Order: sequence, then structure tokens, then C-alpha cells
Amino acid sequence: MRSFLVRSVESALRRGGASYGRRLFSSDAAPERKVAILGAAGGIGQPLALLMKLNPLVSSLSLYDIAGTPGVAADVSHINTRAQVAGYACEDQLGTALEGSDVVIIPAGVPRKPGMTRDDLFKINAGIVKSLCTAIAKYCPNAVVNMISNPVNSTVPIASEVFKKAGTYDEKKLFGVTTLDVVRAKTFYAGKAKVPVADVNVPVVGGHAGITILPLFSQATPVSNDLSHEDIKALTKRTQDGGTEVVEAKAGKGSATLSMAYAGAIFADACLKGLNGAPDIVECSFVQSSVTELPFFASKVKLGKNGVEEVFGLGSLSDYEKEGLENLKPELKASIEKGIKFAQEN
Ligand SMILES: NC(=O)C1=CN([C@@H]2O[C@H](COP(=O)(O)OP(=O)(O)OC[C@H]3O[C@@H](n4cnc5c(N)ncnc54)[C@H](O)[C@@H]3O)[C@@H](O)[C@H]2O)C=CC1
Ligand SMILES: O=C([O-])CC(=O)C(=O)O
Repeated sequence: MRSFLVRSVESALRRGGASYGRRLFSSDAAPERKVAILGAAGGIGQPLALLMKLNPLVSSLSLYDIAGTPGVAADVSHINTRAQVAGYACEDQLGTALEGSDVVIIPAGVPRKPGMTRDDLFKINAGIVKSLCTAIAKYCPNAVVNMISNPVNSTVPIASEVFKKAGTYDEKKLFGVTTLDVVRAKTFYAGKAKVPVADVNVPVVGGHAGITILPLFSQATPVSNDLSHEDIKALTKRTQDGGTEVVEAKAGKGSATLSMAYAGAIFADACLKGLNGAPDIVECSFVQSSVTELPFFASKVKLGKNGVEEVFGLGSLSDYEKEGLENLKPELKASIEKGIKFAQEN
């Protein structure tokens, strides 16, 4: 049973992560790697803790939350896989939770309820992210940071400012996790184009909120000649509204957690592979960027031993995508500036 589960998850991660090029997924000779999850007892944190416990690249799994961590840590720790699990439950344990981390994943913060935008979460989550990033700068300044907490378009700039203030900012190591947008685009495209979902690749660029999410279906593979412009518009809208679709279906009980944990596990796995020197690891992520005039932007990035090795450009866009790109810039710019201002003033 155990090996079946581990093999299934390995195989799912391998397939899901096989977006762009050849992958390495082997625990033989895998180096020691510590992964910390901040917000580990939450809706995303719990299934993400499970998936990271099943990842053979993880040797130490550090679970931190302000509530409920001991139970989650005890539960996950009984799974007979490589990672040694430790749970940390209050602020004075945050330093120990972080020390020595190679990758820190942050799903701490409040989720949306129906009728809210991601930006409505700023008030609460900006402060949470700021204090967690202050601790990261102090206790594991060299860690790769995977930011899940919303609004990602603002929380990533907040993190960058906190790290700059602390003198630890390395733009190669700060990532906004936009993998769920890619996961959704792949699923929706496969359904519409009637192609096997495991073979599908779709880059998603821009940011992570509403129209700032720009799936590039003109670059989707396998190519489908059966999709009309109306189909592409509908696929784009569904990808942009994917988070809201889940928020409404959950009717007040939160936002995407299970699909987000899957996406977060794919992205953290890609970061670990990059750190371990695996070649050709490419994922979309919201990073410091000069691809457009905006200081942060999501596009395909190559992951390596030091984090981002290369930020790829957008490639050729359809007229519809060019229009989407211009339309998203004012909103994305405002969200980035809001995050920077908050971090500078607080
Ligand atoms: N980037 C993306 O694609 C996605 C991002 N999200 C975002 O992820 C965040 C978390 O969502 P859920 O897990 O559903 O929420 P949740 O409320 O179920 O869990 C959040 C957890 O964070 C913890 N927490 C709060 N303050 C903390 C602090 N200072 N330090 C450590 N832990 C703290 C809470 O105790 C709770 O366990 C939300 O902001 C949500 O909008 C959700 C889905 C997709
Ligand atoms: O929609 C939300 O609030 C959560 C999220 O970011 C997503 O599911 O993409």
C-alpha cells in the first residue's frame, strides 16, 4: 500500500511536472533538503504537508502554524517515507522551524469568501506575510521562497521589500506560486480540445488575479485546430475565474485547497530538482522580471542550483493575447505598487 501510494504520487508529480522537458525524480543519492511550510495546519497546508512528506527529495519537513500544528505533524510523521517531520506551534518556535531550510512554502493567511477579490485579503495577509518574511530573512536568508498567500500580485513585492530592508534579497530565490493557473489551463484545454491531459502544456503569464492571469492558448500543445476564437475566449475566462469558481462552489468554506496543494507540491518539487542540479526544469512563476516594463511578472522560468537561472520571454502572442497583456498591466502595476508601499511604510 505504502509503495503504491508513494509511486502514485511520484508518478503524478512526474507527469504534472513534466511540463517543459526532461525531469529527474529519484531519491537515490538525493541530498539532504529541508522544506518548511508556514501555515501548515490550514486548508492548503495540510494536504501540502502530506504531498511533501511523500516527496523523496525531502529529508526534513518542518511544519509551522499558529494553531493546530501538533496534530498535523504527528499525523503526517507516521507515514513511512524519508522526510523527518517536526511541528512548531507558536511564534517563539518560528526560528527553529526555519533554520536550515532550503525551501520555504508560505500558504499562511486568510482565504476568500464569495463576493471577495484576492485584493480584499491584502489587509490581513500583507501583515502576516511581512512578519513571516522578516523571520525568513533572519533565520534562513538563503532559502528559496514559494509564496502562495494571496494576493500574490502584492505579497511577492512585499516579500522582496522585506528582504531588501534586511539586506538578504536575492531575486533568484523569490517565487509567486502561479502553478494552479497552469494546472487549470491544462485541464480546461484538454477537456475542450479532447486531447490527453497528461500531454498538455500551456504557459500562463502575467499575475495571479482575474484578468492579470493570462493563459497563452496560442502556444498550447498538443496543437488543436478545432478550437474557435469563442472557445479560446471561454477557456481564457474560465482559467482567469478558476479560483472564483471554487470559492463559489465552497460557498463560504474557503477557496481552492486540494488543487492548490497539488500545484504547490509540483512547484516545490521543481525548485528542489533545480537546487539538486537536475537539468531543464522549467515552470511558470511570478518573479522579478524584465520581460515587460513591470518589475514582477509571471512567465516561464528555468530553475537551477541558485533558484531562477533564466526568465523566459513571452514568445509570439495572438492578437487576443496581446490585447489581454496590455489590459492586465494597469491592475498588475497597481497591485505591485500597493505591496511595495505597504512594506516600505510598515
Ligand atoms: N497562489 C494560489 O494559487 C492560491 C493561493 N491561495 C491562498 O492561500 C492562503 C491560504 O489558504 P487556505 O489554506 O485555504 O487558508 P486556511 O485559513 O485554511 O489556512 C491558513 C492557515 O494559515 C495559518 N496562519 C495564519 N496566520 C499565520 C501566521 N502568522 N503564521 C503561520 N500561520 C498562520 C492559519 O492558522 C491557518 O491554519 C490564502 O491567502 C489563499 O487566498 C489559495 C489558493 C490558491
Ligand atoms: O481564488 C482564490 O481566492 C484562491 C486562489 O488564488 C485560486 O484558487 O487561484
